[in-house]
Amino acid sequence: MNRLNVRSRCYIECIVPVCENKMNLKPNLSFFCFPKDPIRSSIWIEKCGLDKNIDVSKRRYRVCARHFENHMFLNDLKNRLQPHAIPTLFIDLISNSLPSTCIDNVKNDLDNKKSNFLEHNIQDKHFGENINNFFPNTIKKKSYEPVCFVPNCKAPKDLPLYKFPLHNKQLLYIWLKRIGLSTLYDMDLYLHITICQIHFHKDCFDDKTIQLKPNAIPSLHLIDYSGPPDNCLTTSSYFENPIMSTTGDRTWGWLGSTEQFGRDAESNEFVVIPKSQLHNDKYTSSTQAAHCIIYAENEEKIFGIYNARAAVLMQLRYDGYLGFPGGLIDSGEDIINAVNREMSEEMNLNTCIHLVSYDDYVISHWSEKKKIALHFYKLKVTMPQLIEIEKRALLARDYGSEVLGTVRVPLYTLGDNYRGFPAFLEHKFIGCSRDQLLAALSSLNILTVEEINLALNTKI
Ligand SMILES: O=c1[nH]cnc2c1ncn2[C@@H]1O[C@H](COP(=O)(O)OP(=O)(O)O)[C@@H](O)[C@H]1O
Repeated sequence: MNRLNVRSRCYIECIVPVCENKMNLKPNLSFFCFPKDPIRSSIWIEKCGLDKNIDVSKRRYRVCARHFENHMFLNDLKNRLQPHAIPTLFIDLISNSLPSTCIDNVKNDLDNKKSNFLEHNIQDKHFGENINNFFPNTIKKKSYEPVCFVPNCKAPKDLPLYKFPLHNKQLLYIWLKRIGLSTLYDMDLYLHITICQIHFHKDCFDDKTIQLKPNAIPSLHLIDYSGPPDNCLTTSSYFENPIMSTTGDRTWGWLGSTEQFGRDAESNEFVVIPKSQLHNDKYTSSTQAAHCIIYAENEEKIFGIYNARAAVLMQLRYDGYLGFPGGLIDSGEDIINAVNREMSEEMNLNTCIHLVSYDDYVISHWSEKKKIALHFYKLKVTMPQLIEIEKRALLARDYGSEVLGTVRVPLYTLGDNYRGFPAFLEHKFIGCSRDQLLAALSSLNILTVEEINLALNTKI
C-alpha cells in the first residue's frame, strides 16, 4: 500500500543518476526503498553507481521500477519486488533515450547528462566527491587505459583500437564468439573494451584507411578461433545461419590458457605429493593451484533418519563439474594468500572471520601429464557459520559466472545402498577434487575408510 501523501510524492524521484522519473509525474510507476539488509542494500548502491557511504535508509531515496527486469517482480503490476531483486537495467534506459546507438553518441550524451547532473547535485554531500562514484556502473567512466581485450594479445600497444559493434547484435555476437568472450555479460562491459588492429585482416579496412568496414569481424591472432584468416567480413548468410549457439559461445575464451588443466583426469593421473617433497623445484616451478574444503560438524538427522555427520561444501563450477572453492596461484603469490583470495572471490568468504592458514593443510596432488600441483586446505566452522557462509556465497563476485552454486555433500546412504553418498561420487569432479574430498573425509574423521570404500564400490 502506498501511504505517501501528495507532498511526499512530489519530493520523491528515482535516485539513479540518469533517470528522470519522478513519483508525481509517473503515478503508475513504483519507486522502491533500498533493502533493509545491509548486503543487499550495498549491492543496490553499487549497481546504481552511488557513493557507498550514502545513507539510503532515508525513505526518499528510491529506485524506480524501470531498473528491474521483469523476473524481479512478484506481480504483473510491478509494485512488489522479489526478496532477492536487484536493479540491473540502466543501459536500455540510456540507449532508448538516444537517437542513435552509435557508441560515441552514447558516451557524449552520457557525459552531458553527467555534467548536468553534477551541476544540479554538486551541493548534495551524499553523492560524495568522486564523480565516478555516483553514476551507474553501466555508464561509469572508468579510469582505464584502453588496451586490446583479446586474451594474451601480444601486439604493440600503439596499434589502433576498435570498439565493439554494439549497434548490431548479430555482428556483436560474432565478434564475441571469435574473441572467446561470453555473450552473457551485460552490454555495459562491451562499452568500455576494445580490440586492436592486429586481429583484423587487411580486407576489413576501407581502402588505405584504418577505418573498419561495417561488416568487419576479427579473424587473426585469436586464442580460440581457428577459421581461415581471410574469413573476415560478414555476409548475410552469417545472419541467416547464425554461427552462435543459442546458449552462448562454445569457446574457452579467457579460460583458453588454462584449458589443458581442466580436461578430464585419467584414472590414477594424480599422485599424492609427499609432504617432505612439497618444496621440490619440480612442483614449485610448475603451475600450482590451491583449493579448500569448508565444513562443520553436524549432528542433525536428515528427514529425521539419516545422520548428516557433517556439512561439507563443494561447488558447481561454470564447466558443469563439481569442485572446491580455490584456484590457480598467481606467479609470486603466497599459497595461503591465494587460497584466501579465491575464497573471497568465489564464496564471498569474510576473511576477517575465517582465514585459512598453513596449519589447515590437508594434502597435495601432482599430475605429471598436466604439470600441475594441486594443494588442498580445510576450514572448519560451526554450523551457524556455515549457513551464513552459504548465504554470503550468493553474493560472491564469481557467483553466476565461475561458480554456479554451493552444494552440500550428502554423506549418508539411503536404504537402496546407492542413493546419497555413493550416487554423489558418480558426478563429474574437476581435477583431483574427488580424491581430495575422500582424503579430507577420512583425515577429518567424518567417514571411516571402510565407509568410504563401501560407497566407492557400490554401483546401482
Ligand atoms: O576443487 C578442485 N580440486 C582440485 N583441483 C581443482 C579443483 N578445482 C579446479 N582444480 C584444478 O585446478 C585448475 C585450476 O583451477 P580453477 O579452475 O579453480 O582455477 P581458476 O579459478 O584460477 O581458473 C583446474 O583446471 C583443475 O585442474
